[in-house]
Amino acid sequence: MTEPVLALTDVRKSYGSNEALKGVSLDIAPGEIVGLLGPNGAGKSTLFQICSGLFSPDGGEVRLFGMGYKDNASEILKQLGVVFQSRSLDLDMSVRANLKFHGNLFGLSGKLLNQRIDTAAAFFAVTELIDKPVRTLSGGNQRRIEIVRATLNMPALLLMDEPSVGLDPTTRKLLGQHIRGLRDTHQTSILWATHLVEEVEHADRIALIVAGKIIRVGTPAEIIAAAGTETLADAYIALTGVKPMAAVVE
Ligand SMILES: Nc1ncnc2c1ncn2[C@@H]1O[C@H](COP(=O)(O)OP(=O)(O)OP(=O)(O)O)[C@@H](O)[C@H]1O
Repeated sequence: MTEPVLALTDVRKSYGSNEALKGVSLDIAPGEIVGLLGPNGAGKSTLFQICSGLFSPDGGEVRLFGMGYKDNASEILKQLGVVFQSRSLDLDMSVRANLKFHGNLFGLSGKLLNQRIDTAAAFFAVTELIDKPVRTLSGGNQRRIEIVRATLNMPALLLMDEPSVGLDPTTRKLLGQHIRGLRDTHQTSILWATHLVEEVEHADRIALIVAGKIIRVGTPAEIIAAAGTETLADAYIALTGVKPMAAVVE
């Protein structure tokens, strides 16, 4: 069997007496797109931060590419792309300077780095913004740059926490195309955390997380069949007891 790129086993995390993760287990295979779907406060960001190495779990095991953060953090980070929920660009630097700085951290430079920046910027229609300070960009455009940045190193695993926040419908579509393109060309695996059902309808598998527990994992068709409903949105209501959020169209 192919080794999973991400293997979580019984991962636990509490904030004081609040058990945010109550024993989460999940594997992601190479080239697989997995949607981590759950309502606000379910534990998605906590799990995401543990997967990206920002903090350690209280219990359980987290392995990426067969390695643990304790002994192999730099090896893991080289192969990882991360889109955080909160903004993380340097506001005073230009878009290109932000992207170059990030690329350099991954050992990219010169022509190859410039090519990757220009190709991704053209794809997300931000070419004309490339020399502007990030501070002058709209929130949605800053988000586009964060997505470009996270994929410059052609990661083996891309972790995205609510990546479409602030994106207009056209750019949401581009985001879907971009990650499927990465999967097809580089066998990138993707973990996409969201509370929006429509964003995970085309995922290979969905992990439903509620109150710190993954209550079901399966293909969208399997989730619908398990709930005995017609649509994924209805399956989400039936299985979680939570009404789904609709995407805000800007
Ligand atoms: N830094 C923190 N300190 C204390 N409690 C926290 C902290 N971060 C998260 N929590 C709590 O942990 C639980 C899980 O929160 P988390 O942010 O992981 O959920 P989420 O699914 O990402 O939610 P959202 O969709 O609203 O971002 C919640 O009860 C939240 O209040």
